[in-house]
Amino acid sequence: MNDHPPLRLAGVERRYRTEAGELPVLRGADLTLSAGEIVALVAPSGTGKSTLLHLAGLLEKPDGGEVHVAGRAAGSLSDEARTAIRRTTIGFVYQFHHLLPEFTAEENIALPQMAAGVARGAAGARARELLAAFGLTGRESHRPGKLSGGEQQRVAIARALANRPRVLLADEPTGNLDVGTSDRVFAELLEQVRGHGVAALIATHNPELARRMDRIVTLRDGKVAPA
Ligand SMILES: Nc1ncnc2c1ncn2[C@@H]1O[C@H](COP(=O)(O)OP(=O)(O)OP(=O)(O)O)[C@@H](O)[C@H]1O
Repeated sequence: MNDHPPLRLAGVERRYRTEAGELPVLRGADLTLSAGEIVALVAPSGTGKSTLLHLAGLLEKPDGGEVHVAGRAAGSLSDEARTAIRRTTIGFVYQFHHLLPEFTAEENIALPQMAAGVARGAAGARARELLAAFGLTGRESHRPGKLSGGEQQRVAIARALANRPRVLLADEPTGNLDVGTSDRVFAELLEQVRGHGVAALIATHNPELARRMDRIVTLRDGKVAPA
């Protein structure tokens, strides 16, 4: 732990080269997330939400500005150091769970821990603990194909929290679920994130879900603005 904000974007720029020329998507985006703060990112389609999440998660590099994760400026880090931060400090949840189909629910949650150096036994124990917290006791040895959509997404959220990240990034985490299931899974996500003091940035098109978070931001002219 340190006193730096878990996530800080400072003047972040990103442009894509397209056949029609350069498309500036982010043009000096600033955003700071405090520990335990849950921020909704609500903006029209195509304005750069996924781009912002990818940059915040060190999956892509900005064309300008800097991404700081727990006080470390990502731009000056080696690829190995960026990967290590991605594994241990940041958790991701995608709209479609992206679980590994050939592994069980428990293994899907244990594997990222083992990649971060946790021994198999301890990783399995934590996976079972997280599955229990998400009401999935008894589903440990099911493969994703044998789980419902809501259950798969719960496993994906548990996996994102497995390495006790300081930052959780989520792109429409319940966007593919029916309204009732989305509501329940989202409530569980918030409970877990709040309970562990994780800072979260969650993109959603759903204003109801956004209202349940601490703060709502949007993207305007390539910058982060209050909603
Ligand atoms: N790799 C890429 N190459 C070229 N253009 C891209 C690339 N990725 C995204 N874009 C463009 O950048 C803009 C922002 O895309 P992004 O996916 O970040 O938007 P979004 O707000 O997440 O949209 P949605 O809500 O529909 O998911 C869009 O116009 C998109 O077409």
